[in-house]
Amino acid sequence: MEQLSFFDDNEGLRFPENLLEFTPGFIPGKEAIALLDHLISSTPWKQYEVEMYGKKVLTPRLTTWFGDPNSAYKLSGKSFDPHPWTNELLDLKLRVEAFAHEHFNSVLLNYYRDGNDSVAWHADNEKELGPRPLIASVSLGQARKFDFRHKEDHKRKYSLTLTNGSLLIMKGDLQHHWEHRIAKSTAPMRERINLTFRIVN
Ligand SMILES: O=C(O)CCC(=O)C(=O)O
Ligand SMILES: [Fe+2]
Repeated sequence: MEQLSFFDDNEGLRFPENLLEFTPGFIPGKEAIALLDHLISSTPWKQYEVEMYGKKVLTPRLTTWFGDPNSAYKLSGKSFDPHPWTNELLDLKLRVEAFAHEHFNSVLLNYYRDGNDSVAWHADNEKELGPRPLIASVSLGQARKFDFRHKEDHKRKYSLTLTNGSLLIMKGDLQHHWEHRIAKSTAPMRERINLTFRIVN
């Protein structure tokens, strides 16, 4: 397994290696696609509504939580009760835990159906995740560009491509100083699922 602990963008900016750890091929390609297909068809997907500038809009992707019964997640005053772990997700959780040397009590699944699906700039800094959360992100299917920008200086940008079967660990002060997104794409894009393993208190 090739492991990269720092990255260079086009301008030679080095992303701090104590914040990100990227492992392409964490799950072998064929297995990752089989898991993608399984999750697409067997997951109780939901499209949530969020309020933006006083208007209710549907999030441009499908989402589900799985986790321990005590890991309910609160977002904008709403509480999301997780679905109980399935065998496939428990198996993946164990593999990620062994690699990350961390235990997780929940996983958020995002399903990007095509290039119109996206996630807007944000940091995963809800207080339930703790001050310096370690988040382990597994990507299945279509490779998508993952962008970072520094919160105080939006010109400081960095991108990496989250490939099929890759694992990205986000840690340290990353969520304090950087935001991330998956932008929409005008190029044709196939299905992608991202799973972020988290500790929710
Ligand atoms: O899809 C991804 O790779 C990232 C998803 C994400 O940032 C999130 O769910 O907080
Ligand atoms: Fe995020």
